[in-house]
Amino acid sequence: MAPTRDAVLQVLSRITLPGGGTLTSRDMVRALVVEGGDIRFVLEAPSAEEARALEPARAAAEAALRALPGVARVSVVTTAPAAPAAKAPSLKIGGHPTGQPAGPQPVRGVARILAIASGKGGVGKSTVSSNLAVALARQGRRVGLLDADIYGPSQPRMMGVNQRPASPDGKTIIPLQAHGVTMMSIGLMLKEGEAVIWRGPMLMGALQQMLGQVAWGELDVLIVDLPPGTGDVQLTLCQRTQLTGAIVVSTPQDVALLDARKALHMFETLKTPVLGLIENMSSFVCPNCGHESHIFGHGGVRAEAAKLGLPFLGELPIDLDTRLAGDAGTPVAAGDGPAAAAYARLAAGLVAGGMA
Ligand SMILES: Nc1ncnc2c1ncn2[C@@H]1O[C@H](COP(=O)(O)OP(=O)(O)OP(=O)(O)O)[C@@H](O)[C@H]1O
Repeated sequence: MAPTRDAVLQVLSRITLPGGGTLTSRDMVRALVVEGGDIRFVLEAPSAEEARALEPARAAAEAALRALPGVARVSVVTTAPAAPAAKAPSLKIGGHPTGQPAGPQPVRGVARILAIASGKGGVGKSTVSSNLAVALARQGRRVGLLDADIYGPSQPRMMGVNQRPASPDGKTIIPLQAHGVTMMSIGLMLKEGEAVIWRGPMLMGALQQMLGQVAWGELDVLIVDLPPGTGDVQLTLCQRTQLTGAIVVSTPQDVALLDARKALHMFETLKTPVLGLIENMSSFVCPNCGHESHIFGHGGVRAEAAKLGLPFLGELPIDLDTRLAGDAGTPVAAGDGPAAAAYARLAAGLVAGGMA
């Protein structure tokens, strides 16, 4: 029988690190995927030096996981933030990223950039990003959507696109159009099922290309769907790109809020304004009897926003149509139901606040 995610985490919680703590207690495991007998994850070290020191722990983790019953393959990759002088490689498509500019830079033609973040994976950050993009486009805004979730790009599926973007001159990348939104994803440059195992400098190069070499055109707002957590992509984006601000998505339960606080702390450290918090999977209304239940609790994100003095932007229910629409490639916000109305309200609030 294949191992469960919990069994994998339990093994990782026993792997000790130089300087004390374990892989899990020091929060180093990223992008953990447990699929059948296949286990993949990334170990994120704070520096290249610490990444090297992690090698024995990485090897021990690999060996311990391989020893679990039902495990066929284990792939563990260590990453560290880029050294400042590191040269960013070119993606296969397009030209070469230019040198690293000093401070945060604007993106040509783009009036506002919103980063959609979450502390924890699976809280619906990509769902919120695509639906918000579509809802804003329906309100007449010129909207771009950049899927920067390098470890698990899901926007091609959610927006229903799968063509590889063209690059007629080998430098400029032509983005795709879907549901009124101009979009680009790292996932469109990879073969299906191909895992992205990139180190810091490569991530920086890919992000730089997607922001600088994609022909976004004139946009009122570019929505950037970040990977979960607080890693290289977030750091690079905040330090190199002039962001209007970040929006943090969380589910209401305590464990998700705990991680959301880490993301908020990161933005504070990086001096990126947090424009507000969104509660996803807030409530569930039974389609048969109309009874409302709060599967992950309710109101936790609103309370957290109030505590931190941050705007609460809105709550989105758990809704089967939202998931089905995302899986089918037409975001629910493109339709007419209650979820579409909730996204329309969210979008209108951002437009009214000058954020989109
Ligand atoms: N409000 C909702 N109601 C029902 N299903 C939802 C809702 N929000 C998200 N989902 C579903 O939950 C799953 C995870 O959502 P999503 O991929 O958007 O999360 P994420 O935070 O971007 O995850 P990650 O970044 O870890 O990939 C998807 O199958 C999505 O369709």
